Amino acid sequence: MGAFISPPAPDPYTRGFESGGFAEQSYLGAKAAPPLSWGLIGTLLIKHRLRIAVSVVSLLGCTACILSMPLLSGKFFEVLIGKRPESLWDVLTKVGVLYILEPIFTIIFVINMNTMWEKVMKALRVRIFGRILVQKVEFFDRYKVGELTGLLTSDLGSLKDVVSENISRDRGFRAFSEVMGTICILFSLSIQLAPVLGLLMLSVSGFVAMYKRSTVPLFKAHGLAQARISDCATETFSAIRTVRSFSGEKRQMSMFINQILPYKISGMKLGILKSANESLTRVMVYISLMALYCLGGSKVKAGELSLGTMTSFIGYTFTLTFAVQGCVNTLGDLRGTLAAVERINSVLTGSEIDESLAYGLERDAQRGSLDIGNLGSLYKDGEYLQSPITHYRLEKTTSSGYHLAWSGDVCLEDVYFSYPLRSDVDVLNGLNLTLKCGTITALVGPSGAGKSTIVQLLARFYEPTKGRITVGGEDVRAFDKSEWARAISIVNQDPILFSVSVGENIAYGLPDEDVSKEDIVEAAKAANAHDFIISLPQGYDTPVGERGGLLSGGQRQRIAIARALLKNAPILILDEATSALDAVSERLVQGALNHLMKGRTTLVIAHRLSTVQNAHQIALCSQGKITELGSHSELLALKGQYASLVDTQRLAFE
Ligand SMILES: Nc1ncnc2c1ncn2[C@@H]1O[C@H](COP(=O)(O)OP(=O)(O)OP(=O)(O)O)[C@@H](O)[C@H]1O
Repeated sequence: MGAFISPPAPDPYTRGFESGGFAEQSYLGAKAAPPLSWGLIGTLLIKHRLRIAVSVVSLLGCTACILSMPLLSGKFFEVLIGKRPESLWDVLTKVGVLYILEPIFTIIFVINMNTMWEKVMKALRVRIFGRILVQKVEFFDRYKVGELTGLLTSDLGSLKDVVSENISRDRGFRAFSEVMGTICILFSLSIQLAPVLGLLMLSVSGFVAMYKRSTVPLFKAHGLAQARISDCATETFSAIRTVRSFSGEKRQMSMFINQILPYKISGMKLGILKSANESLTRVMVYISLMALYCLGGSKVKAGELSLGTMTSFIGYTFTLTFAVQGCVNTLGDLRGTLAAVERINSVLTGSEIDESLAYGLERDAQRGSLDIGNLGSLYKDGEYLQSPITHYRLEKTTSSGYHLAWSGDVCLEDVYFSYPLRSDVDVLNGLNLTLKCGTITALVGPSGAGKSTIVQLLARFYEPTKGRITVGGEDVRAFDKSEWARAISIVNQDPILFSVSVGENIAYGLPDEDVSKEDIVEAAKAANAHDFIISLPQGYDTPVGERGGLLSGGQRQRIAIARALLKNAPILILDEATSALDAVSERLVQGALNHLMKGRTTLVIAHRLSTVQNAHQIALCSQGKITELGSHSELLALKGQYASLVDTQRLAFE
């Protein structure tokens, strides 16, 4: 055929092709490495060296200020009672300077840490979203949408919070540095009194740790109840029309109440445990203070300890209590974060990424046409994804950018297929079918015969278990998926629109290009959509609502056709494209479709056989095979399954 030329050597994304090499290559999916690793987080953090240095200095600054305060309070009292020769104003000036410096250091620390972590989190979010986006389609069969969005929102949220919620006073690094600093100061001030506060520190940390441990199952139950409430609300609101039509409000209400009951109970139990923890901590603080008053007081009286030191100790009691509580709380947060990271990794590690698709995205990111920030690689730590398969350079032959091969016949050659989640059920069993270039092939057959499955294979949502699909004599796997997506347009019964404007939905036909308003209008006119679009309140700028819900079925369909016209792909698949429409809409849509089909290799799936009689060839699919093939009159003459289907429909009509 001569459509392909050899790749030039310098392109790192292009490798030589060895004929027939598909079976041996890792193309069908490599087990993906964990998307989140401490190595990756470290690499992202290192990029902010200056911020880290500034954060460390400001952390030391604010800790020094905090720890100096009780010392100065002690001095202040000694000056007051005349035990120190220093002037009162000198001490007050020092206190004032600390009061000014501490908030300044705090602002610098919090802003730096927060900015740095938000940047790291942005990169991680892009990576996780990118990783989900390139999963094989069966991954989306396996997981619910809510579970996947949960990875990006609550699980990554937990990773974000472990820093952003722990940079305040009494948490995280600050709490840890305050604990360490306080211990050093206490032992240098009084070897006898320090153990009293040491004991306080141990008991407070013990109580908080016990509280954290005992509340783990309760927190889990609370989280689960919250997820159920959210599921119940989402399901109710997204199916609100069905709820209304069955007068199901009472049932949904009682379902919701049933879900919030466990949430309320676990919330109340958590409240009781929290108050017990707070009270016990207070009791420990009071016991320590009493011990300090008794022991320290007697030492002050005996002249063994200065009043200032005693006052400082009392101040450190509170500093230490809050800081220890903060440290243990941070450790608890860290445990929750580790669980969230593990959850993300467990969902995305065992799964198979669609390497052909991932490779295309990675290539665009490296070439700068996809902005992924400073992430380096979307999919691997430290190295770039290599092309999983031989990648062709294709000679373009038309001004519209078609590859020569795309203007050849499309053949399904001895195709076998089972869905990955039901691998024991053979859906296609050695199916052979040729879609002749530039002609219309209709695919008919009983429900469940495998017609939509053929569409999914042609779209390369799944790969055949055995056999191959070729275009112009070349295996479709020669094209990476984003390249193949340009070759094929699918219009189905219920096209999905995005919740943007009508114009933007049409422009989605060419998502990587700046589409002019004229091109959008031209496509809309050809799709019989222009007239209704300009009668909308904001014309082409009218929002279509969630999934296009603000438009009628026929209007959605014509926008989808305009989108496909703009895309101008050489291969077209119409999967029951007009079956949900009334007679008037169907006529409008059919007119648009006739325009769309002109000159393209088209596969039409239809249950209503009257709509496919004029196809160049009709293929009857039964039990995963093509059992009859020919024109309408040829198949009628055959008096086989097609003829009896036609009879059945005619009888039903009469
Ligand atoms: N994602 C999936 N996972 C597992 N099995 C599936 C999946 N989609 C379809 N199937 C099964 O594959 C078989 C063929 O389904 P397919 O949708 O291709 O039939 P069809 O001929 O298009 O039917 P209809 O005319 O009713 O749309 C059916 O038994 C169906 O249950």
